[in-house]
Amino acid sequence: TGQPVDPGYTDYPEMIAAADAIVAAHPTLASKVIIGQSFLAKNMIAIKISDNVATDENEPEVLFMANIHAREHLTVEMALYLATELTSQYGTDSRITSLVDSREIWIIPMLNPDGAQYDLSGPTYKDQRKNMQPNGTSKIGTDINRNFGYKWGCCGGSSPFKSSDTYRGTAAWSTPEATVVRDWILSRRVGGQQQIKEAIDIHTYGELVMWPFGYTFSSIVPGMTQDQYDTHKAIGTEMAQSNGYWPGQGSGLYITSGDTVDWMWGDQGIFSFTWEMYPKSFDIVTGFYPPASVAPAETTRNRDAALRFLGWADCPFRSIGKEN
Ligand SMILES: CC(C)C[C@H](NS(N)(=O)=O)C(=O)O
Ligand SMILES: [Ca+2]
Ligand SMILES: [Ca+2]
Ligand SMILES: [Zn+2]
Repeated sequence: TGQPVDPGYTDYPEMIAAADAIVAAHPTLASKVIIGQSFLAKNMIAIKISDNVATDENEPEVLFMANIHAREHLTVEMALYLATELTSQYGTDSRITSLVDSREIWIIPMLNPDGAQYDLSGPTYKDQRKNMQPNGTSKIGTDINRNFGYKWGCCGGSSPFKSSDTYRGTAAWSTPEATVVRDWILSRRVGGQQQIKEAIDIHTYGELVMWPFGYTFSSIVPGMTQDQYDTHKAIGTEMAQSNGYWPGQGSGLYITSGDTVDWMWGDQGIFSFTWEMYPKSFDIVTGFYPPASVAPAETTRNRDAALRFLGWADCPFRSIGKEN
């Protein structure tokens, strides 16, 4: 896009250093887990936050993931803000203390480290969305958010064309990054039960809170009962009321297939949401590249929504007055 790269955004080495600093400052509350490697062999990490963090306790688990799309750099700041706030405010803020004591919170700050580094590598941004797997065209990469295996390639929700920004890959799971996330989420199954109860996949931009399914305009389909849909809608709407985003089913924006939330809900039963952060969708001038100086305002804007989200993790159906 020709815009100069803002050094205020966190790149891959800075993200690793930030994670290490959080763990060093709060060794009983935070730990760093290497969940796998990207196409270019960068370690992909998750920060675990909980009391007795070295022990896998029987507490509901919640996942926040960011930067699956390389150019969406504000999402890395959001992820690191959450990790910092949930550890630094422990023992001070009673709401945070009780949530960290009763949940195991996982934060993956950079799902597409290769793409992010490429986008930040020159004097100007590269407008890179996809990962860095060569595909024979000048538009390198596969869209990791079209490469998951739930209804992969279905319904016009992704592109078969390699140069497309929504290129779905040669097959489901053809990207190392999607496979790493899948295998790590599957590793959170204990005794046949998925321990992760809720997840948010953080994107920019548009100021939206969205829930499954993305592959269809229909709300109630096999894999989504009325209660399950109503629960997604209740939690999504509450978050939107808190941060001023617009709530809706993912397909309301456009049809997407093979994305993270359809797989996390459809395959693993994790109540899953997409956040599209600042700016609003019509602000195409700022678009994917607002100045990094908006990060403090646009990350703290989501503090309450994140805490409300964490509050439902023991029983999401409580949000519609029902039990699990
Ligand atoms: C998560 C879906 C519903 C929207 C997302 N929009 S983005 N962040 O790529 O512009 C996307 O196209 O993957
Ligand atoms: Ca714990
Ligand atoms: Ca656990
Ligand atoms: Zn995105």
